[in-house]
Amino acid sequence: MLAVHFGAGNIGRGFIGQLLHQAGYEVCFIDVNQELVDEINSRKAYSVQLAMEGTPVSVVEGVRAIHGQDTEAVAQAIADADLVTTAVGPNVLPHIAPAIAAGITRRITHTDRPLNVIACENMIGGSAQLKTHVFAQLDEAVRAKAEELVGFPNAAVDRIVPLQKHEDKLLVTVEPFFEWAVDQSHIIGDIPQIEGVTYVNDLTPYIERKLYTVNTGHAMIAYLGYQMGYAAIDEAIRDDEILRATRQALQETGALLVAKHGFDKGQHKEYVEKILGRFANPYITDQVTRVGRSPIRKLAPQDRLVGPAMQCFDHGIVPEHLGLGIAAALLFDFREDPEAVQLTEDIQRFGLEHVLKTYTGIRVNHALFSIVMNHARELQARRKTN
Ligand SMILES: NC(=O)C1=CN([C@@H]2O[C@H](COP(=O)(O)OP(=O)(O)OC[C@H]3O[C@@H](n4cnc5c(N)ncnc54)[C@H](O)[C@@H]3O)[C@@H](O)[C@H]2O)C=CC1
Ligand SMILES: O=P(O)(O)OC[C@H]1O[C@](O)(CO)[C@@H](O)[C@@H]1O
Repeated sequence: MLAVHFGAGNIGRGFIGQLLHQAGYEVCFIDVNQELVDEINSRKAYSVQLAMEGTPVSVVEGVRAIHGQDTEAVAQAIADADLVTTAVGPNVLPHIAPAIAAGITRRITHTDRPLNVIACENMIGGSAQLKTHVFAQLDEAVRAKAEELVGFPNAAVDRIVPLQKHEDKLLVTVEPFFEWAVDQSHIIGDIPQIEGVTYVNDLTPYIERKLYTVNTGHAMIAYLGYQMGYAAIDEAIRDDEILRATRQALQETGALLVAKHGFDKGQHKEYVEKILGRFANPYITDQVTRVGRSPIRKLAPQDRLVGPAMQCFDHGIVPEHLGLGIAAALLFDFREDPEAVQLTEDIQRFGLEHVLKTYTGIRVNHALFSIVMNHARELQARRKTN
């Protein structure tokens, strides 16, 4: 069995690649980092270390890699594959679509064997979005056949894998916890048997619970931590003010999730506390600038902050603390993050109100708009006095 996985980065090697290998797949990574591709091909194996006492290590063997620009080889790998997965980042999905389309076209001309393509990105509807990009590249005749033979089931993935540098370039340290839920209703053909994957018929509650708890909580700590001068997540979470605000934001998203999806209140509280414990893992050093990366993507209307905040109003919840998180995200001015640089320049040129409206889609007369603006002004004043 062959699995082609786009993105041999942290989550690619440390989570998806590892589970696919353990499920018996030969894993072929596609990446645009030549050094990474060469290292994988010369060693054909890498190690995954758990961030916990004793730091146990497991080895993922029998792997290979292809450079993403070698379109011929990538298309052939997809034509031969039993499964395709991705962990490249939401903004990169349009860029890998042509190679996937070429692979599907080649495959479909000589086999009717079904294929599933699973985007493992932090976003709602990742595989569906990838399908749109891929199908836009297909000829009409291929498109009709691909509709029957190629599934794009959405997925929710959860495992914290921080930015890291080791002497061994392929070694990846990951937290012990992981969760990978896949929408079974959009699989075509046999269900891939992968230990650790939970197949569900309705992914929405899973992806929203994960995105609006793990990623919302993480974003709160990252953006507030950045405003208050902390470098790492575990330092920031030890600040009572940040922990309190994050907990309160997660009470807001929790109330929303319970109202919307019928989660048990007590169990959801336990889920939140477990996640806060994961953020504080002393074996992981995760930079606030990594967790806060790409603030424009994270401020988008459907994403982890604005998405739940807007929905809160439909359930009579006032998202005061989510508003604080949105304000802190707007003011994330980390110079090495291109999206943060753009936000900062836009704020200087057009003003905060314009930027808030443009990137979040929140209307000026919406209650959330003034909540965010009040917090943003307070944060700006606080930074001036510090
Ligand atoms: N790191 C984490 O803890 C988690 C990350 N995710 C998601 O997984 C995705 C990847 O995140 P990370 O692994 O942290 O990032 P990463 O930066 O470590 O890995 C991304 C990899 O994709 C490669 N890449 C970029 N453009 C490419 C292209 N056109 N073709 C092929 N490969 C390309 C990069 O060279 C890099 O090796 C993101 O969507 C992230 O939100 C999801 C859950 C956990
Ligand atoms: O990967 P993104 O979407 O940039 O966001 C970072 C977030 O993703 C994770 O890397 C994994 O869920 C979290 O650590 C963090 O909340």
